[in-house]
Order: sequence, then structure tokens, then C-alpha cells
Amino acid sequence: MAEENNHGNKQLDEALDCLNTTFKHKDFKTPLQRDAVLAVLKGKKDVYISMPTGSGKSLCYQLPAVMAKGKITIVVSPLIALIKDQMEHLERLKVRAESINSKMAASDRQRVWTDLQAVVPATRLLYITPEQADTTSFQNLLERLVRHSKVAYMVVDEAHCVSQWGHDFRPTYLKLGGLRRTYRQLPWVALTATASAKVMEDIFKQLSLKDPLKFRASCFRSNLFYDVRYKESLDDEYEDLKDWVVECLGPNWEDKRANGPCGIVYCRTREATEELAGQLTRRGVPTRAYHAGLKDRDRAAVQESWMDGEVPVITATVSFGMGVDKATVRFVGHWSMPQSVAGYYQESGRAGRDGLPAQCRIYYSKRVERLIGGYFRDIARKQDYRTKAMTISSLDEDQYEGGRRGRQRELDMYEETGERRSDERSGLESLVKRQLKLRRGSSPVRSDRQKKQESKEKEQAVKSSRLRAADCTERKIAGLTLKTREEYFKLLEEALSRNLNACVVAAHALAGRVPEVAIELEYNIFTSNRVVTMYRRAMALLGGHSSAERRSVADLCVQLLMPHYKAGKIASKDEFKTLARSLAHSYLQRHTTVGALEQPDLSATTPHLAGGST
Ligand SMILES: Nc1ncnc2c1ncn2[C@@H]1O[C@H](COP(=O)(O)OP(=O)(O)OP(=O)(O)O)[C@@H](O)[C@H]1O
Repeated sequence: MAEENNHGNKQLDEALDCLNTTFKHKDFKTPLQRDAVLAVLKGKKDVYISMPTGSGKSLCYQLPAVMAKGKITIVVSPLIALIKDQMEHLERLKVRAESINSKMAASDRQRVWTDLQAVVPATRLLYITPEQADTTSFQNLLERLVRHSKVAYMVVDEAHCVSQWGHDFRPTYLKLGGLRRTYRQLPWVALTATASAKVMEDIFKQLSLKDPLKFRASCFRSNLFYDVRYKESLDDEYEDLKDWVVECLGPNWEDKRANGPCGIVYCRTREATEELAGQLTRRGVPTRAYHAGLKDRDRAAVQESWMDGEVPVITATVSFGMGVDKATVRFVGHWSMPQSVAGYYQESGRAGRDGLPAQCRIYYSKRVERLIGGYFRDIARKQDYRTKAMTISSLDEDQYEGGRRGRQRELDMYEETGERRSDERSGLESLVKRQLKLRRGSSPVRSDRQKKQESKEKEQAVKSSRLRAADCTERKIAGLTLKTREEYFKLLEEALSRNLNACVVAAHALAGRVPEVAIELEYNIFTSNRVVTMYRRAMALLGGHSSAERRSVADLCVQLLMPHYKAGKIASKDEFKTLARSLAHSYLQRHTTVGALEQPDLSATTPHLAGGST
């Protein structure tokens, strides 16, 4: 026991030494970071680390990687841009990190390969994408490295991507489970900023992590303060932004120090970044615009001037910020709604990385209000409503190498003018609702008498309700009242009975006119084809192979049915039309089969056509 303690102390001393000399930090950021580092260093068990953005997760594997002399730590990371940032960061610290990826020049690849094959490789960390991990060449390399005991740790960054339960599922991550099972002797480290308990369990399962040591911190960032501004309620939105910016930057912001206070305002379009930069600069806050439309050189110059403290504020599209690691970002503003919940967590998470208070604000307009309902409106009235950090994160799959539309698409994401995807919209909406509900605090205090009265009323309502399990309403779905269920039930009942009536009438009308429909259909095909094979094909297609054909047939049926519509009787004209169309569609699907029509002799079906006419 005493020996173990001594060993533990020695390891801690060595870790602190490495932290000071290589990473230039005086101490661990948090006890959790220290404990996670020590657990990884021990190398006895798999380790799972879940900490919020900016909490220093990377150090948890980078420090042990540096201390594992003569060995390589392999890091699977989802995004080449992230890999690049990590490598640049490590290069500044004089830690040799390499990558093998599809974007590399052959000469670079050879150089890395050669070092990895050396008796004592100089490479400390090797970054790869999950796609690379799935290649035979990498697997051969890994096999060789393991055989010569040259691998210290296997690290899976953004480990939530392995889970289908998570928002960011990435199928290639699943293949990592196979590697884990092949190399059971290696200690694995899985890191993520956000994972629910369900996703965490799934990560363990998919990566075959065996009873890993867990280091978890809430994704809640207590130093971030969120609020929302309603643009339409402001006299001058630019002046309001400027005032907020100056307030966030605090005193002495004009000193132009690299570690001075600074901020970012995200905009949806390039034009908005330029416009806003001009407005802020004219109002006395030097600001530069950053977007994908700038030449690489100009973009780099803008970023550099912001990093160096030359300009305190940058207005940018989302192309700015990935991997930007500036500790003193005192605010992150959004000049319009963020593109997604994931995006918002990431973008606002760039504030306050030094742990000091920082502000995050969304400026929104009516258009956005329409998008997310009354929740923000509520806050806007309070104007000064301050909230704390959001706790949801997810990454857009497009961020990843091999993502559907690739990196360029991601760079330009904010510059689209189109509507947001509906799943993102609903995700954002439910997040906002959830978070605002949390922040509004508990419901107002009610007297005992009021409470008694309420519970009596509830009991009464449950007794008289026709709904099944009426008394479970609130228990099963938090926030759902019996009254709401009753209201929806009534609507449903009405709609069902209206539709049923309309169905009966439409079906009746259609059934009586089948021959007429069939005559029309045959005639259409007869007059639009000149070759017998085409005629036969078109007739055969009627039966069900082509949904386009069926649609046009259904349209024809609808034309014939519409005269049967009687205004105001059963359903609206549109409802009747929809029903007629779907009835015709399914009728045709059932009654004209390809098999029957493809018979060489069509005479069997002819009698049903009630005498064709030409
Ligand atoms: N012990 C420490 N002392 C001081 N600063 C630290 C310490 N460890 C890490 N940092 C700094 O904290 C910042 C955030 O670290 P890092 O990028 O590793 O966070 P992260 O949790 O990986 O964030 P993200 O999820 O956004 O990638 C960096 O500037 C890093 O240098």
C-alpha cells in the first residue's frame, strides 16, 4: 500500500513537472483533470473522460503521451481541421505530433511512415481520422507498432460519435470497436464534451471498453452568462451591440495586448460581417470581418490581428473559430439565430475559456421569433434576463471528413439564405424550451389552500375524463395537462369523423365510375403512343411499377370525382380532393396488376373496360 502511494506521488510529481516544462501550465486546471491524467498514466484500465468544452480535455491524453517515452499515442479525431489545430498547438510546445490522412502529400506521408518504423520513433502523437483507422495500410502499421510495443495509448476524441443514440453518430466510428477487440492489451481513452448516460453506456458498448474509469464533469459552464436581445425592441441595434461589447470588454480594452479581452460576433452572411465590422469600428470599437469569401492570406491576417490583440472584436461567419483557442474571449454574440443547437454550444463555448465570467448574447428579430415561438419573446420583455450556460452539444456531421457535403459546405454554412433544416429547428426549439424552463426557476409559491383546491379540481377532471390513463398525464409526460389532452382528443375525434364521411362519399363515387376511368386511361395511352411495345409498356406500368404513372392516373380520377363534391356538406374541397386522390391511388394499386396486364392476351380484361372507344 505504502509502495503504491509512493509510486502515485512520484507519478504526480513527474506529471506536474511535465505540465510545467512542456505545457507551460503551473498546475492542473481542476482536480478532475489531474485525476484523469493520473488514471491515463497508470495505463491499467480504459479511461472515459467527459468534460465541457474548454476544460482541458486534450491535456488528459497529451500529457501522458509526452511522458510515454519511446512510445506513440494514437488519437482518432473526427475532423482534419481539428487535427491540424491540435498539431499546431503541439508544435508550438515542441511536441512532435503527426498525422496520416487523405489530404497529405505523398512525401509527407513517407516521412511520417519512416519515423513510425524507427526503433525509437520521434513521433509522440499520431492523429488519424476514423476513416484512416479503417484502412488496411493503417491496420498493418498498427499491427507492427503493437508487435514492437510502441503504442502507449489509443485515444478516441469526440467519442459520442460512436453512438447511434447521439445526435452526431458517425458510422465509421463503429469500426473502432473492432480495433479495440483486436488490441485488448492497449489502454483506451475515450473523450467527449457531452454525452448523456445512455450515450455513455453506448460508447462503452460500441468501443468494447471494459469497466472504464470514469471522469465526468457537468457540461454546464458556470462562467458563461446567456441573454437574448429583441432587435425590434431596440432604438438602435448597432448602438446596443456596441454598448454591450464595450461593457463585456471591460476597462483598458484599448491596450492592444495579446492576452487582452476580446470577443466574437457571429453573423449569418458575409455581408453582415462586413456591415457589422463597419458599424462597430465607426462607433469606436476596432473590428474586422472574417468570412470564407476572403482570400486565405487576408483571412489569416484578420485572425492574427485578433489573436495578437490588435483588434479586440471579430465579426465572423461560422468559418471562424474551429480550434481557435484564445482564453480571454469575454463575449460571443450572435447577430442572428445560430444554425443549430450544436453550433450554438460550440460557438458560444469559445467564450470564457480562462474560466472567468463571459457573456453570450443572441440578437434576434421577428423572423426568428416566429421560428421558435413565444419563448424568446417572453425574455425579450424582460430585456435584462440573464441565463447560465446551455448544456447540450452536438457536432454537425458535415464538419467531418467524408461528411455529406464536406468542409467547404461547413465553411459556408452560415451563408445560406435558405430555411434551417426542420430537425435542427425542432432540436433548437426543444432545447430552448428546456433550458429556459430550467432557468425560469420553480413556479411561483402557492398557498396550501390553493394547492388543495387545485388537487381537488384535478381529481374531478380525472374522474370525468374519457381519456385512457387520464391520471398518468403529468407523470408520463411532464408538463402535459389533462386539459391539453382533452382538447387534442376532441380535435382528433372531429377530424376522424369528417374524414370518414368524406371517404364514404368518395369511395362510393369512385366505385360507380370505374369503367369510365378505365376508358379514359386506356384512351390516353392509346393516343400518346405510336409503337405497340410502348403501348403495352405504358399499360403495364399503370399497374404499379411507376408511382409517377399512378399519380397521373390518380389525378385523372380526381378530375372525374370532383363533380361529386357538394360544398359545405362533408369536407372542404381540398380535403375531398386529397381523399379522392388517395382513394384513387390505392384503388389502382390494388385493381390493376402488372401481372394481369402483361399477359399477351388482354382479352381477359377487356370486358371490364366496358367497351373501349377510339
Ligand atoms: N492545467 C491547465 N492550466 C491552464 N490552462 C490549461 C490547463 N489545461 C488546459 N489548459 C488550457 O485550457 C484551454 C482549453 O483546453 P482544451 O482545448 O484542451 O479544452 P477541451 O476540453 O479539449 O476543449 P474542446 O472540447 O473545445 O476541444 C486551452 O487553452 C489549454 O491550453
